[in-house]
Amino acid sequence: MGEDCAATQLIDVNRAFNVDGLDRFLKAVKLANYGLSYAVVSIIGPQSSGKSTLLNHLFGTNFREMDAFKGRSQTTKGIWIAKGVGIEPCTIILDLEGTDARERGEDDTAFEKQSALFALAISDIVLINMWCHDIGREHAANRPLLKMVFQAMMRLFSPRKTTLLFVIRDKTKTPLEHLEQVLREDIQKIWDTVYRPQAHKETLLSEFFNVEVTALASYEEKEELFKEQVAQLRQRFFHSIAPGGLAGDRRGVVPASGFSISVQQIWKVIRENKDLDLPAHKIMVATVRCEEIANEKLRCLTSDKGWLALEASVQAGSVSGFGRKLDSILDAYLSEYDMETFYFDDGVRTAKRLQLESKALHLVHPAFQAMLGHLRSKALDKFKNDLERSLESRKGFAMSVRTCAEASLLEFDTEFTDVAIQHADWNASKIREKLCHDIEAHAASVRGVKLSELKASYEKKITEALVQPVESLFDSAAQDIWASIRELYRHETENAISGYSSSLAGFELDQSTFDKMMADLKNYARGVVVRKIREEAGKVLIHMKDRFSTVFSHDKDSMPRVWTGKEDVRKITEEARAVALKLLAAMAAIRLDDQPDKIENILSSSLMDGPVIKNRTIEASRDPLASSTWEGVPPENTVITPVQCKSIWKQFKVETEYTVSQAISSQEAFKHNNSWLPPSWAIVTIAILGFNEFMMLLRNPLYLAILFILFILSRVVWYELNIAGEFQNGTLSGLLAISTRFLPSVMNILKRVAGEGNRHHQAAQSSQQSLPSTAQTPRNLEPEM
Ligand SMILES: Nc1nc2c(ncn2[C@@H]2O[C@H](COP(=O)(O)OP(=O)(O)OP(=O)(O)O)[C@@H](O)[C@H]2O)c(=O)[nH]1
Repeated sequence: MGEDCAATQLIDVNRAFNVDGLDRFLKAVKLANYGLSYAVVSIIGPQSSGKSTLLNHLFGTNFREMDAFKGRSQTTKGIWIAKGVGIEPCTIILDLEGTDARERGEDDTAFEKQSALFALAISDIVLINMWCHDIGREHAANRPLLKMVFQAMMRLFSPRKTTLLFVIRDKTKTPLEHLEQVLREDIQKIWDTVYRPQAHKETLLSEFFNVEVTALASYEEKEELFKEQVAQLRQRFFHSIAPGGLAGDRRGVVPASGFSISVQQIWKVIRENKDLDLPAHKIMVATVRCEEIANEKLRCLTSDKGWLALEASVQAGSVSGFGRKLDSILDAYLSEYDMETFYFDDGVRTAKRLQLESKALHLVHPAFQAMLGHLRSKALDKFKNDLERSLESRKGFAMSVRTCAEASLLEFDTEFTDVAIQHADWNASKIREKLCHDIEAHAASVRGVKLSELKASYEKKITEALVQPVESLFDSAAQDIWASIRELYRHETENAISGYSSSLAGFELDQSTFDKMMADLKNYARGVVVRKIREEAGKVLIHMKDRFSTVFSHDKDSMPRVWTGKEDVRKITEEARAVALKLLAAMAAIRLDDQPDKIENILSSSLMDGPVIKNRTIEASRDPLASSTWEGVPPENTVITPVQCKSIWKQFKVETEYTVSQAISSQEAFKHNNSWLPPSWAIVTIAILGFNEFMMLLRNPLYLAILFILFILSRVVWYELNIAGEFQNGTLSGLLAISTRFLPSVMNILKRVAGEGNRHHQAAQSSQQSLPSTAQTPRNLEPEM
């Protein structure tokens, strides 16, 4: 027939199950491909009753047959398995060791029972081989055999309905109908005498067995007829599992892929002499096989090239169509699982499918998470870029954050649909929450930076607006410095607050934060003023001296004062000191709050009225400046303490005394320089002692003329040499300058006098010729002088 039956020993004489042999057999006959479309046929019967011979002729197998010339002895040992050749559907044949074997004796009875139970448990059709002459005989070999079969059937929990095909060998001339009737009666008798559990006391034989009877001629005596009858019988095995076919109800059938585990487990249970619960067994087989198949699919998925490539791509970056690709891979393996477990128990296969799906999802979940991570990063980057652009276009911060966040989350949601898989209801809520948190954190960070920049900008503006003006106010001689400072502070602060408030509008800050920021800026502005005042207060002595110097050295028209002796130095000094004291009082405390104080009065009364000298005898405790606080001025507003004022004033006076003394000296020097007359006593002495000489000059006009000429000359020289000017630079330098210029100047005067004389002479001559002469007066010389 060209097809190999692949006969293999399934269970050896030691009752060991040949697992490897069975697997090889199943692979050889490709049983796994048949699903439920296969049948199992086994044969039991007395030893050497021609069982192997019948199977070989019936199914084209090659089970060992006893050599007819060696006599009847045991040939088949244990249980053998083969595939029926040329039979549709695939039919598995089991050849069992013969019963009632003389070689084994009574001890082997147990194996007979076990093998019979095994055959009943796994077979759709059980051939019961029996000699024709044993029918109706009280002590025939088939009686204990049948009893054993029925008892075994009782041990099958919820047994399947099995076809028992009685094959009567060496048929005699007795008609088959008669043989069958006798056989059926025998079977019924045996069934009635078999012990049955209470649940099956009333159960009919037909509920457990589908009994069929056939008879064959003797193979040894009528071989041709035997073969002809076997060929007819073979036809009954075609499509045996179809409805109405020879096979039983097939309730216990397991899918072909579970055949191996099924028969192994059944044999194990039988060997352990336990009752065989076929439904539970089916579940067990389904469980084992579905799990095996699921594990196999998971293993294949783990090493699937498509999956590995997808996983690697996801690690490197975002993958387009991730969900679709992953679904496709999972679908492929789950579909294979569904196909391979199709014939197993629905409950089991569904449960195992869920497990497979769960494990597969567990395997791919990290990749899914990685994809969500990419989406999260991408959406966050988009938010950052969008926000930056939005802020560059000067849109409101809060509005920009809202718009950009919505756009980013929308992109995340949209792209998530590309990542989501149908096999799991994985959602991105947690990652989305994290994304929202990221967005909020970034927005908060940018808001912090922007607010800091804004704050710094307004602080800078307010600093520029206050520092220089406050400094100049202290330099100026304003009447009320603090009124000016307060006005400046109020005006600039209001300006800054207004601008700051407008700039903050876009941030949509809550009221308390907004109020705090406004208050902070106000405090900053106040701090700027306070710091500047404290800085200026550090230089208060310089300022006071400058102010003193300004007032002392300039008159009311701000012209530099020339000490001519007419000025009241004392009064001017007091005025200048009063101005310096006023400045000291101004710098002594911060007066931004416009609270009145008595600092200026205290300083004025304590320092200007000379208390240092007057109160030397008064106790220190009564000195209003012997304190570190000003009355009515809080410590934080105190810049220069009373005791510091006292010390500064003392130093100020010391350092300005020189200026006053210089002024007094200048006055005296001026007076001295502008006094031409000798002292009165000298004039009286000269008048008394020089009376005679004076009278002589008056009596002689020549002397008087000479004196007059000398006086004129000395006046000319005086102005020519600018003697008064030269001596203003000092006596020594005046003498030196005059000594070097005296002779050239005198020569110059003489030359000019001579030149004038010539011109007058020439003019007189020409006028005598043309015009009446005009007298030249000496007054013409005066402008030259
Ligand atoms: N009388 C008679 N002998 C047969 C028939 N068929 C086979 N034999 C002979 O019976 C002997 C045993 O044949 P097997 O086929 O080996 O019998 P078996 O039942 O498989 O033997 P075991 O497996 O050892 O129990 C052989 O010598 C066969 O020639 C038959 O129809 N009638």
